[in-house]
Amino acid sequence: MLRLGIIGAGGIASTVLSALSAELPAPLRSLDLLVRPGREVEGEALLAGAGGLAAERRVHAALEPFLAQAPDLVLECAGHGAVRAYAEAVLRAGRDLVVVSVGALADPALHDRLRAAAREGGARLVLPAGAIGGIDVLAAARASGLEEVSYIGRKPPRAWAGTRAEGLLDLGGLTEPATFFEGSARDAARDYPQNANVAATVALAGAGFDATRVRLVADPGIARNQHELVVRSAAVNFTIRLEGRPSAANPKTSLGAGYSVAREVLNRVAPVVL
Ligand SMILES: NC(=O)C1=CN([C@@H]2O[C@H](COP(=O)(O)OP(=O)(O)OC[C@H]3O[C@@H](n4cnc5c(N)ncnc54)[C@H](O)[C@@H]3O)[C@@H](O)[C@H]2O)C=CC1
Ligand SMILES: O=C([O-])CC(=O)C(=O)O
Repeated sequence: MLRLGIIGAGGIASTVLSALSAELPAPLRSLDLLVRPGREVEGEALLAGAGGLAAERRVHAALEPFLAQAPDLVLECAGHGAVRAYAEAVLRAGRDLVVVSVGALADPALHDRLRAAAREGGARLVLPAGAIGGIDVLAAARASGLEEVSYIGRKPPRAWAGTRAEGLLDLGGLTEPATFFEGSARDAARDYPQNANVAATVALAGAGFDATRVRLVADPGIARNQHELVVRSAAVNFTIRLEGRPSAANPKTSLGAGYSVAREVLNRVAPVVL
């Protein structure tokens, strides 16, 4: 029986809990949420709907009491700031950590600190595929030699509201698709922290942050978030395109991201891992 900890109580955390409610073969031993101070009500609301998942459920607004519950697995579902604030301490405490805000690792100093903390804490840092697919093929093909890895993220204009794209485009007045970013996965992940985490995942699985090419597009003609990955390698070439329904709670986020995080939990308890 798993003791599960979740950081954040927004769209992804909510999808994770509903996926686990549907799929977990047995209840959790305990479920602890870490929220920002002052946001306890958000956490309580999320837990209220998760009665069947765990009899023991608690909301915390500080890391220490959260870690004192000794979670077997912690899921970061909160954003780059939460990775910077908590990930190192979680790993040093020996707690396995799934980080969904993968773009935070575009900062090489933070990435190095987390690798060291995982090693020293005897814990694992797990990076889920999130909203993208094909990560398994890309990561496997890396050993054969990669020739090209590129990612295109296309989302409806409202998904780019509140980001740098707002200063580059008239998001409300677009009548056709507009590319507003072309560059490295490192710059994409840093400049679009709520929208380009998958670019970081692609980079880490494949050619690295600087050699992975990224294009970001606001497209008024689509209703779903589109993710296109193009890979050419000595072993295998592929192109994959996903159309993700946006999360009801957060149009920047594709619903599939939360299901991918839930899968990391299910694989911890399943007798067969897939
Ligand atoms: N890898 C992937 O495919 C994807 C990754 N993401 C990442 O996941 C993050 C969360 O996405 P959503 O759930 O859709 O966002 P959301 O905005 O719906 O929820 C974020 C939650 O985290 C909480 N939070 C923020 N900072 C916190 C902190 N320091 N400590 C504790 N709680 C904190 C907020 O109060 C809120 O409850 C995004 O910001 C992004 O970094 C999002 C989409 C896809
Ligand atoms: O959920 C998505 O569509 C992808 C996303 O926001 C991200 O990569 O940060």
